[in-house]
Amino acid sequence: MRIRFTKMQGAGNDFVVLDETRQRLGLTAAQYRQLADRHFGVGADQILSVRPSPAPGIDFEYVIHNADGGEVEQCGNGARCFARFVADKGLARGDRIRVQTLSGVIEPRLGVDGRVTVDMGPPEFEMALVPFDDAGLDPQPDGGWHKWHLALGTQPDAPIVAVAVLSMGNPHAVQEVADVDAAPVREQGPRIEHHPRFPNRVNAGFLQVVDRGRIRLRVWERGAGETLACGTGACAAVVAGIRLGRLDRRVDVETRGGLLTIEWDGGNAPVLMTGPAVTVFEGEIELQDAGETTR
Ligand SMILES: N[C@@H](CCC[C@H](N)C(=O)O)C(=O)O
Repeated sequence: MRIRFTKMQGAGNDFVVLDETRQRLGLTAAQYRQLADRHFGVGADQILSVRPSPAPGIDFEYVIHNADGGEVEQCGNGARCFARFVADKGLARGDRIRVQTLSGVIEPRLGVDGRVTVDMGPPEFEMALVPFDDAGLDPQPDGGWHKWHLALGTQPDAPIVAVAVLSMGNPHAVQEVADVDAAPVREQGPRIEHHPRFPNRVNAGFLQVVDRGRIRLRVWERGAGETLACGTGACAAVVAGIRLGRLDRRVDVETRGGLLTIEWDGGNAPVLMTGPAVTVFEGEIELQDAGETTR
Protein backbone atom coordinates (compact mmCIF):
# COMPACT_ATOMS: atom_id res chain seq x y z
CA MET A 1 0.00 0.00 0.00
CA ARG A 2 1.43 3.41 -1.04
CA ILE A 3 0.44 6.54 0.92
CA ARG A 4 1.20 10.27 0.87
CA PHE A 5 2.47 12.00 4.00
CA THR A 6 3.74 15.34 5.28
CA LYS A 7 6.72 15.49 7.64
CA MET A 8 6.46 18.29 10.23
CA GLN A 9 8.19 19.39 13.43
CA GLY A 10 7.37 21.59 16.40
CA ALA A 11 10.43 22.57 18.45
CA GLY A 12 12.15 19.46 17.08
CA ASN A 13 9.39 17.04 18.18
CA ASP A 14 8.77 15.45 14.77
CA PHE A 15 5.67 14.04 13.13
CA VAL A 16 4.34 12.22 10.09
CA VAL A 17 0.98 13.84 9.29
CA LEU A 18 -1.65 11.88 7.33
CA ASP A 19 -4.67 13.45 5.63
CA GLU A 20 -7.62 11.13 6.32
CA THR A 21 -10.31 13.77 5.76
CA ARG A 22 -11.62 12.03 2.62
CA GLN A 23 -10.64 8.44 3.20
CA ARG A 24 -9.60 6.39 6.21
CA LEU A 25 -6.27 4.65 5.54
CA GLY A 26 -6.97 1.86 8.05
CA LEU A 27 -3.34 1.49 9.13
CA THR A 28 -2.15 -1.21 11.48
CA ALA A 29 0.03 -0.64 14.57
CA ALA A 30 2.93 -2.19 12.62
CA GLN A 31 2.42 0.35 9.80
CA TYR A 32 2.45 3.26 12.29
CA ARG A 33 5.71 1.82 13.65
CA GLN A 34 7.12 1.58 10.11
CA LEU A 35 6.27 5.24 9.42
CA ALA A 36 7.99 6.29 12.66
CA ASP A 37 11.07 4.13 12.08
CA ARG A 38 14.15 6.31 11.40
CA HIS A 39 15.90 3.57 9.38
CA PHE A 40 13.14 1.72 7.54
CA GLY A 41 10.47 4.45 7.39
CA VAL A 42 10.12 8.24 7.40
CA GLY A 43 11.12 8.78 11.03
CA ALA A 44 8.94 10.47 13.64
CA ASP A 45 8.15 10.66 17.33
CA GLN A 46 4.40 10.52 16.61
CA ILE A 47 2.04 9.93 13.66
CA LEU A 48 -0.84 12.44 13.45
CA SER A 49 -4.02 11.58 11.52
CA VAL A 50 -6.35 14.38 10.39
CA ARG A 51 -9.94 13.11 10.25
CA PRO A 52 -13.27 14.84 9.49
CA SER A 53 -15.52 16.41 12.11
CA PRO A 54 -16.97 13.75 14.43
CA ALA A 55 -19.72 16.07 15.82
CA PRO A 56 -21.49 19.41 15.27
CA GLY A 57 -19.38 22.39 16.42
CA ILE A 58 -16.13 20.48 15.94
CA ASP A 59 -13.93 21.02 12.87
CA PHE A 60 -11.72 17.92 12.89
CA GLU A 61 -10.76 14.78 14.76
CA TYR A 62 -7.06 14.52 15.70
CA VAL A 63 -5.77 10.95 16.18
CA ILE A 64 -2.29 10.40 17.64
CA HIS A 65 -0.06 7.32 17.55
CA ASN A 66 3.28 7.12 19.35
CA ALA A 67 6.37 5.76 17.56
CA ASP A 68 5.69 2.39 19.25
CA GLY A 69 2.33 2.17 17.40
CA GLY A 70 0.09 2.80 20.42
CA GLU A 71 -2.73 5.34 20.22
CA VAL A 72 -2.56 8.12 22.84
CA GLU A 73 -4.87 10.82 24.13
CA GLN A 74 -2.97 14.05 23.48
CA CYS A 75 0.08 15.67 21.86
CA GLY A 76 0.78 19.39 22.30
CA ASN A 77 3.52 20.03 19.73
CA GLY A 78 1.50 17.91 17.33
CA ALA A 79 -1.58 20.09 17.92
CA ARG A 80 0.31 23.12 16.61
CA CYS A 81 1.48 21.16 13.54
CA PHE A 82 -2.08 19.89 13.04
CA ALA A 83 -3.34 23.51 12.91
CA ARG A 84 -0.59 24.55 10.48
CA PHE A 85 -1.32 21.49 8.28
CA VAL A 86 -5.09 22.07 7.94
CA ALA A 87 -4.48 25.79 7.23
CA ASP A 88 -1.76 25.15 4.61
CA LYS A 89 -3.83 22.45 2.89
CA GLY A 90 -6.90 24.72 2.74
CA LEU A 91 -8.89 22.28 4.89
CA ALA A 92 -9.79 24.87 7.58
CA ARG A 93 -11.83 28.06 7.09
CA GLY A 94 -10.66 30.44 9.85
CA ASP A 95 -7.43 30.74 11.80
CA ARG A 96 -9.12 29.22 14.88
CA ILE A 97 -10.35 25.62 14.95
CA ARG A 98 -11.96 23.21 17.40
CA VAL A 99 -10.38 19.77 17.39
CA GLN A 100 -11.61 16.56 19.02
CA THR A 101 -8.93 14.43 20.66
CA LEU A 102 -9.28 11.27 22.75
CA SER A 103 -9.06 13.45 25.87
CA GLY A 104 -11.40 16.29 24.89
CA VAL A 105 -11.61 19.33 22.63
CA ILE A 106 -8.61 21.62 22.11
CA GLU A 107 -8.53 24.97 20.29
CA PRO A 108 -5.42 25.86 18.29
CA ARG A 109 -5.11 29.26 16.62
CA LEU A 110 -2.50 30.57 14.18
CA GLY A 111 -0.58 33.68 15.25
CA VAL A 112 0.59 36.47 12.94
CA ASP A 113 4.23 35.65 13.77
CA GLY A 114 3.95 32.09 12.39
CA ARG A 115 3.71 30.58 15.86
CA VAL A 116 0.62 28.70 16.99
CA THR A 117 -1.17 28.98 20.34
CA VAL A 118 -3.22 26.05 21.63
CA ASP A 119 -5.83 26.17 24.36
CA MET A 120 -5.00 22.76 25.88
CA GLY A 121 -7.82 22.86 28.44
CA PRO A 122 -7.30 22.67 32.23
CA PRO A 123 -4.84 20.28 33.89
CA GLU A 124 -6.21 17.37 35.92
CA PHE A 125 -4.76 16.31 39.22
CA GLU A 126 -6.86 13.23 39.92
CA MET A 127 -5.30 10.68 37.59
CA ALA A 128 -6.23 7.02 37.67
CA LEU A 129 -3.32 5.40 39.49
CA VAL A 130 -2.70 1.84 40.59
CA PRO A 131 -3.20 1.70 44.40
CA PHE A 132 0.00 2.29 46.27
CA ASP A 133 1.84 -0.71 47.66
CA ASP A 134 4.80 -0.85 50.03
CA ALA A 135 7.17 -2.21 47.40
CA GLY A 136 6.78 0.51 44.83
CA LEU A 137 5.52 3.71 46.31
CA ASP A 138 5.35 5.99 49.29
CA PRO A 139 2.56 8.51 48.77
CA GLN A 140 3.23 12.03 49.99
CA PRO A 141 0.07 14.07 49.43
CA ASP A 142 1.16 17.67 49.84
CA GLY A 143 -1.73 20.05 50.52
CA GLY A 144 -3.91 18.37 47.88
CA TRP A 145 -1.07 18.43 45.39
CA HIS A 146 -0.07 14.92 44.37
CA LYS A 147 3.63 14.59 44.88
CA TRP A 148 4.74 11.00 45.04
CA HIS A 149 7.94 9.23 45.97
CA LEU A 150 8.59 6.47 43.42
CA ALA A 151 11.08 3.70 44.15
CA LEU A 152 12.75 2.84 40.84
CA GLY A 153 13.30 -0.85 41.55
CA THR A 154 12.74 -3.36 44.33
CA GLN A 155 16.28 -3.59 45.74
CA PRO A 156 16.81 -1.68 49.05
CA ASP A 157 19.22 0.82 47.44
CA ALA A 158 16.93 1.56 44.46
CA PRO A 159 16.79 5.30 43.74
CA ILE A 160 13.68 7.12 44.99
CA VAL A 161 12.44 10.14 43.06
CA ALA A 162 9.79 12.68 44.08
CA VAL A 163 7.45 13.39 41.16
CA ALA A 164 4.44 15.64 40.70
CA VAL A 165 1.74 13.65 38.89
CA LEU A 166 -0.84 15.27 36.64
CA SER A 167 -2.64 14.92 33.34
CA MET A 168 -2.73 17.30 30.39
CA GLY A 169 -5.08 14.84 28.70
CA ASN A 170 -2.13 12.43 28.83
CA PRO A 171 -0.24 11.38 31.97
CA HIS A 172 2.92 13.10 33.26
CA ALA A 173 5.29 12.57 36.21
CA VAL A 174 7.52 15.63 36.64
CA GLN A 175 10.59 15.93 38.87
CA GLU A 176 12.74 18.95 39.61
CA VAL A 177 16.49 18.62 38.98
CA ALA A 178 19.41 20.98 39.65
CA ASP A 179 20.91 20.68 36.16
CA VAL A 180 18.86 19.31 33.29
CA ASP A 181 21.97 18.51 31.22
CA ALA A 182 23.19 16.13 33.93
CA ALA A 183 19.73 14.65 34.64
CA PRO A 184 19.50 10.82 34.33
CA VAL A 185 16.76 11.04 31.66
CA ARG A 186 17.74 7.88 29.76
CA GLU A 187 18.32 5.80 32.90
CA GLN A 188 15.30 6.87 34.95
CA GLY A 189 12.93 7.75 32.09
CA PRO A 190 12.08 4.16 31.07
CA ARG A 191 11.79 3.05 34.70
CA ILE A 192 9.36 5.86 35.50
CA GLU A 193 7.45 5.23 32.24
CA HIS A 194 6.90 1.59 33.22
CA HIS A 195 6.55 2.07 36.99
CA PRO A 196 3.77 -0.22 38.31
CA ARG A 197 2.01 2.82 39.77
CA PHE A 198 0.98 4.02 36.29
CA PRO A 199 -1.53 1.63 34.71
CA ASN A 200 -1.25 3.28 31.28
CA ARG A 201 2.46 4.15 31.59
CA VAL A 202 3.53 7.78 31.90
CA ASN A 203 5.66 10.56 30.35
CA ALA A 204 8.62 11.46 32.61
CA GLY A 205 9.67 15.13 32.80
CA PHE A 206 12.94 16.57 34.23
CA LEU A 207 12.62 20.27 35.01
CA GLN A 208 15.28 22.81 35.98
CA VAL A 209 14.00 26.16 37.28
CA VAL A 210 16.14 29.00 35.89
CA ASP A 211 13.99 31.79 37.38
CA ARG A 212 10.28 32.40 37.99
CA GLY A 213 9.65 32.96 34.28
CA ARG A 214 11.99 30.42 32.70
CA ILE A 215 12.67 26.69 32.96
CA ARG A 216 14.76 24.14 31.10
CA LEU A 217 13.09 20.81 30.37
CA ARG A 218 13.82 17.32 29.06
CA VAL A 219 11.11 14.69 28.68
CA TRP A 220 11.29 10.93 28.32
CA GLU A 221 8.10 10.31 26.33
CA ARG A 222 5.92 7.27 26.78
CA GLY A 223 6.11 5.20 23.60
CA ALA A 224 8.80 7.35 21.96
CA GLY A 225 11.82 7.76 24.29
CA GLU A 226 13.53 11.10 24.85
CA THR A 227 12.34 13.69 22.32
CA LEU A 228 13.73 17.15 21.55
CA ALA A 229 10.57 18.71 23.04
CA CYS A 230 7.22 17.64 24.48
CA GLY A 231 4.36 20.16 24.42
CA THR A 232 2.13 18.51 27.00
CA GLY A 233 5.30 17.85 29.04
CA ALA A 234 6.03 21.60 28.99
CA CYS A 235 2.45 22.35 30.12
CA ALA A 236 2.68 19.75 32.90
CA ALA A 237 6.08 21.01 34.12
CA VAL A 238 4.90 24.64 34.26
CA VAL A 239 1.63 23.72 36.00
CA ALA A 240 3.61 21.65 38.54
CA GLY A 241 6.06 24.54 39.11
CA ILE A 242 3.22 27.07 39.55
CA ARG A 243 1.37 24.76 41.98
CA LEU A 244 4.54 24.34 43.99
CA GLY A 245 4.94 28.16 44.17
CA ARG A 246 8.17 28.13 42.14
CA LEU A 247 6.95 29.82 38.90
CA ASP A 248 4.88 32.79 37.70
CA ARG A 249 1.83 32.47 35.46
CA ARG A 250 3.75 32.86 32.15
CA VAL A 251 6.89 30.78 31.65
CA ASP A 252 9.34 30.28 28.78
CA VAL A 253 10.34 26.64 28.46
CA GLU A 254 13.74 25.88 26.90
CA THR A 255 13.82 22.45 25.32
CA ARG A 256 16.64 20.88 23.32
CA GLY A 257 14.66 21.61 20.13
CA GLY A 258 13.35 25.13 20.76
CA LEU A 259 11.38 27.50 22.95
CA LEU A 260 7.76 27.11 24.08
CA THR A 261 5.74 29.60 26.12
CA ILE A 262 3.22 28.28 28.62
CA GLU A 263 0.58 30.34 30.45
CA TRP A 264 -1.73 29.21 33.24
CA ASP A 265 -3.88 31.25 35.67
CA GLY A 266 -4.41 28.34 38.07
CA GLY A 267 -7.44 26.26 39.07
CA ASN A 268 -9.74 25.34 36.22
CA ALA A 269 -8.22 27.86 33.81
CA PRO A 270 -7.01 26.39 30.53
CA VAL A 271 -3.29 26.00 29.87
CA LEU A 272 -2.15 27.99 26.81
CA MET A 273 0.86 26.73 24.87
CA THR A 274 2.59 28.81 22.16
CA GLY A 275 5.38 27.64 19.86
CA PRO A 276 6.53 26.88 16.31
CA ALA A 277 4.98 24.50 13.76
CA VAL A 278 6.98 23.82 10.60
CA THR A 279 6.56 21.66 7.48
CA VAL A 280 9.80 19.84 6.62
CA PHE A 281 8.92 17.91 3.43
CA GLU A 282 6.22 15.85 1.73
CA GLY A 283 6.49 12.42 0.19
CA GLU A 284 5.10 8.98 -0.53
CA ILE A 285 5.97 5.69 1.11
CA GLU A 286 5.17 2.04 0.42
CA LEU A 287 3.89 0.38 3.61
CA GLN A 288 4.30 -3.30 4.40
CA ASP A 289 1.14 -5.34 4.97
CA ALA A 290 1.24 -6.45 8.58
CA GLY A 291 -1.09 -6.92 11.51
CA GLU A 292 -4.62 -5.82 12.28
CA THR A 293 -6.16 -2.48 11.30
CA THR A 294 -6.48 -0.11 14.30
CA ARG A 295 -9.18 2.49 15.03
N1 LIG B 1 5.09 14.84 21.97
C1 LIG B 1 3.88 15.06 22.59
C2 LIG B 1 3.28 13.99 23.45
C3 LIG B 1 2.97 12.73 22.63
C4 LIG B 1 2.26 11.66 23.41
C5 LIG B 1 3.06 11.14 24.58
N2 LIG B 1 4.27 10.47 24.19
C6 LIG B 1 2.18 10.17 25.38
O1 LIG B 1 2.34 8.96 25.24
O2 LIG B 1 1.32 10.64 26.14
C7 LIG B 1 3.58 16.46 23.02
O3 LIG B 1 4.13 17.37 22.37
O4 LIG B 1 2.77 16.69 23.90
